[in-house]
Amino acid sequence: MPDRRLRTHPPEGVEIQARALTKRYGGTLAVDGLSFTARPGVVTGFLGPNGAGKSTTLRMLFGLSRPTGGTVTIGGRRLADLDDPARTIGALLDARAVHPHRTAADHLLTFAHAAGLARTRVGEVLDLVGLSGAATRPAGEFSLGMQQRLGIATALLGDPGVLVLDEPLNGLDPEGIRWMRTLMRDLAAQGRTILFSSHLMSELELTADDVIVVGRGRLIAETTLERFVEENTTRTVTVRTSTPDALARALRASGVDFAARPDSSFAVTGTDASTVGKIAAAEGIALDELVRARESLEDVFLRLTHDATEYGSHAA
Ligand SMILES: Nc1ncnc2c1ncn2[C@@H]1O[C@H](COP(=O)(O)OP(=O)(O)OP(=O)(O)O)[C@@H](O)[C@H]1O
Repeated sequence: MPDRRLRTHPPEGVEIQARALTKRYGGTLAVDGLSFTARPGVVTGFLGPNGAGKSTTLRMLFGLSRPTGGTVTIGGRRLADLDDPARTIGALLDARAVHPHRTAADHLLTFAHAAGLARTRVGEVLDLVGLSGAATRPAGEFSLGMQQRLGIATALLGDPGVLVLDEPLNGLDPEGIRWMRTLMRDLAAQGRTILFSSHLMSELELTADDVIVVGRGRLIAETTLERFVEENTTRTVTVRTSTPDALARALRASGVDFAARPDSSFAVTGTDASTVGKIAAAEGIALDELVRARESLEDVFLRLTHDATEYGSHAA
């Protein structure tokens, strides 16, 4: 059920588009010809290891850093050209960027005033992020999780159709992570565009519909999470027997790819469990274990971004 503190008819989300976006810091290409689109109505995860260029990309989106080349736009327009930026796009870039002695309510009032928004929004967004009880406490006393909630409240002040969150799950406890995930999904379900960055694949798995994966400032993948998993994870069959030499001979003779593991099991790739079982049965080999597994997304991500790092260092 939609949350009544958000509008019943929230503003339409619009696309965030990066086109050949590039940022050079001296000899470092922090963002290297990056192009992607984040769509309305879905949660898009912006994923890359530390130093991949995520924050730099988001800073360029908000006009906090000037691109060396290319563009990044919101609904086809640069942030500076938006008629009503606070009602179009909200940001959580650095949750710790609060005045430590200012109360949460005052912090929000300052933003609401600067953006020409109604004071009543302050109470609404505090309520929405579960901080009503801490409204009069100085933000400097807040835990990281509370600071993240205050940051989200700030981003939601203008009830924007586009929300961009830099590492929103960082430092949150499991309850906070669940809350943030649900909020992102609810906001996307209302038709908003939600783009959030993370350096952990595991954070995307339960949250994102679409993924934009970057390494060394370059695009590695831009697809749905489902397709990303389907196209990039390899299926492995683990097989164990008390006669490993015989099984190794049988597998080799059948031409399947396999590797011996230190625990004396075999990891077979490129075929299914039933085929492995039949190969063993044909040779009369008794199996102690036959398990199908998928490579974890975290492993896929590390492999893909490692390759990008290697490529980057060769190209440099
Ligand atoms: N102001 C700056 N001056 C010089 N180099 C910078 C600056 N900001 C970022 N960089 C460099 O640009 C690259 C990309 O950094 P960026 O912070 O955008 O990555 P990130 O993907 O957000 O990583 P993290 O997850 O660590 O925040 C890094 O090599 C970083 O050292």
